[in-house]
Amino acid sequence: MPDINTPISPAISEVPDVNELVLKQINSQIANQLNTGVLVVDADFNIVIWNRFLQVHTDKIPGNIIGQSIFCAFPELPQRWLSRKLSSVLQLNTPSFCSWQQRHHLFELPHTRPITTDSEFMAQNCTFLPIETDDNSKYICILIEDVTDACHYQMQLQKTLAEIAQISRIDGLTQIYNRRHWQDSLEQEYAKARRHDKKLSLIMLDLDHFKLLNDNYGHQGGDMVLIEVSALISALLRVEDTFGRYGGEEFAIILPETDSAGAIELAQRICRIIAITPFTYNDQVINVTVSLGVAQLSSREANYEELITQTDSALYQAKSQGRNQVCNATELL
Ligand SMILES: Nc1nc2c(ncn2[C@@H]2O[C@H](COP(=O)(O)OP(=O)(O)OP(=O)(O)O)[C@@H](O)[C@H]2O)c(=O)[nH]1
Repeated sequence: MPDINTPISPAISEVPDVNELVLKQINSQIANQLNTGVLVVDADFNIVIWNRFLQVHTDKIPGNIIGQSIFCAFPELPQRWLSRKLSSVLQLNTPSFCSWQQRHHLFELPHTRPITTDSEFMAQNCTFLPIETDDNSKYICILIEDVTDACHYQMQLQKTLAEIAQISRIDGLTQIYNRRHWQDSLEQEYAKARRHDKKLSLIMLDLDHFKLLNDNYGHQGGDMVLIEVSALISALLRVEDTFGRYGGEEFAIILPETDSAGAIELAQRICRIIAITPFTYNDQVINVTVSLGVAQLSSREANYEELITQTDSALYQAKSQGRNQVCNATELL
């Protein structure tokens, strides 16, 4: 592959039988049949050539364009940025490139696609080529490539990947975070709390006698309770808190910059509100209670898993002490 900067030998003009006029016609026909915009400006940025592709994609009258400043003919162009770009191509005598990812488009050309895209204009890759003629006159050729389809499909792909990433973090039933994402978040919060010497607390909670609830109201009744309990708890949390479904009827909350007193207060509020909230399923009122364990990060835990173990032990204690209550891990020491 020849280097882009290697001078091109004037192969056509070397053929002695081909006169200048014929060459001009060949060049002009090639330019006009290209499915790419070709615009040539002189060193003062006045337009000297534009091809059919551009004529077709704009509503400008050809006769009015030639000789005009590129910035008058296309007022939408970013003048400061493009002037600098063109000047550097002239001065350095090297090509330059601007992809649609850098700037979606330079020229406001409608894209004429039946597909719905984010922009009404054609996405463009623009290449700026320095040209020097035998009389040392300098020009710049701007090639405008229509990349609307590539741009559209890449944006769609990015959107889909973001949706998949979001779905992979969410529990399908309750629409709160799933265990994997919750645990990843805890790992990060643990590292932050250790590095910046900040407080960090956890609450783990489990619905009481949930097996009985399933037996009495059916699995769908149980599912409804899980959904409503999740929504109720979500409404009691701060945006910085991370609430996830840890297992079947077990939930967990990460409370950054919160000590055990704050975590216990929140846990008691959750316990109280769930106990007094009547849930209804198929016209039947279902009363639910939860048991909660609380632990604050201390110097004892060597990793985040140990903080989970502490909190889970406190939850187990709350269960064994009679359920519908909060137990603090420090009480177990
Ligand atoms: N409806 C429903 N039930 C579930 C789901 N996941 C787990 N369960 C049920 O939750 C019940 C949990 O039962 P256990 O672990 O014995 O606990 P429990 O009956 O709540 O008793 P304690 O925790 O000791 O108060 C089991 O019957 C599971 O089948 C779910 O997604 N939907």
